[in-house]
Amino acid sequence: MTENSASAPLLRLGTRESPLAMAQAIETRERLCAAHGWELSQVELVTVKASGDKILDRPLADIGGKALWTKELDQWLGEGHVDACVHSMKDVETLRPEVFMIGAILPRADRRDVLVGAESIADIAQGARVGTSAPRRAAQLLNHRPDCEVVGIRGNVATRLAKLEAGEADVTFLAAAGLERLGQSDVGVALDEDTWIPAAAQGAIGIECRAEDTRVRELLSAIDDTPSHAEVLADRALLEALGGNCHSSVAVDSRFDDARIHMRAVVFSPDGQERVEGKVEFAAGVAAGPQSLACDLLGRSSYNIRKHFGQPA
Ligand SMILES: NCc1[nH]cc(CCC(=O)O)c1CC(=O)O
Repeated sequence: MTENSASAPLLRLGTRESPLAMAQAIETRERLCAAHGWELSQVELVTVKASGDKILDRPLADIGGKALWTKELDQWLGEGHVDACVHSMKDVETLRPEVFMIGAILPRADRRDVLVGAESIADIAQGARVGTSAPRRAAQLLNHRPDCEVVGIRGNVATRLAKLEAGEADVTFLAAAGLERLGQSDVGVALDEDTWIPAAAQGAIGIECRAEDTRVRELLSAIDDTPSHAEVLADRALLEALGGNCHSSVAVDSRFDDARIHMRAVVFSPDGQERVEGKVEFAAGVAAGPQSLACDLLGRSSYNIRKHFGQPA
């Protein structure tokens, strides 16, 4: 083999350039190379700056939502500058362009939130300032601890920890998966999923490609993890059925077991005062499961997440 052919990329992977996004892209590259017997140099990582990383002074929900994480990468994928894009599935909007598809979901990491700055929710000091810009984390915290004050903090994991250190907030939440991927698993205390429910698809890395690109679809299918993929699709089906967006305070935990999904979900009002919880079990891939749970939750909550944001109820 000539040097030239060894270094020609077999796949160009688009990624955001934050340290966490890079760690996820590197993991994806390693899995692809292991599955196909490639050299690392044969997968090219192409970094793209996302609007979500540029605008840090306002909550994501106010400036365009989750689309700001994928807008630039979508353009690169659509135009063929990259073959696939690596995403934290938690950050990917529920409705995606039809020309794209999720080619693979990697084995899911720890889906829990980590609390930083206190040993448990009960141990948070009275009236503490809780730094988060995520509606779900804010509402869930206020539901347990209405005495706390929520202050918005944004930025990547390191920035958020620095802001906490600098006293901008007393406690904060981070995803265990993100800390793990950055080699910072020693930070904070993971919150038990029985009492503190994660975000849809938290801890899942997804790789999107063009639906028509059979070569890339085939390559990605080798690194797809069936249980993780089924859980992510289930979580996303619930969000879609709820009509939620990044303003929504929805927590959901789907567990794949023997081709079935056991799903538990909670809808909070933004102030955390209302908490409506439900469960459903269904054969993985059957949309009626998440749809019936969504109807049940919407029917029991006085706070209608769709009506509130001016979308058709
Ligand atoms: N909100 C940003 C974001 N998107 C994905 C992760 C972590 C990784 C994951 O959940 O897969 C994080 C950081 C965090 O919430 O602490």
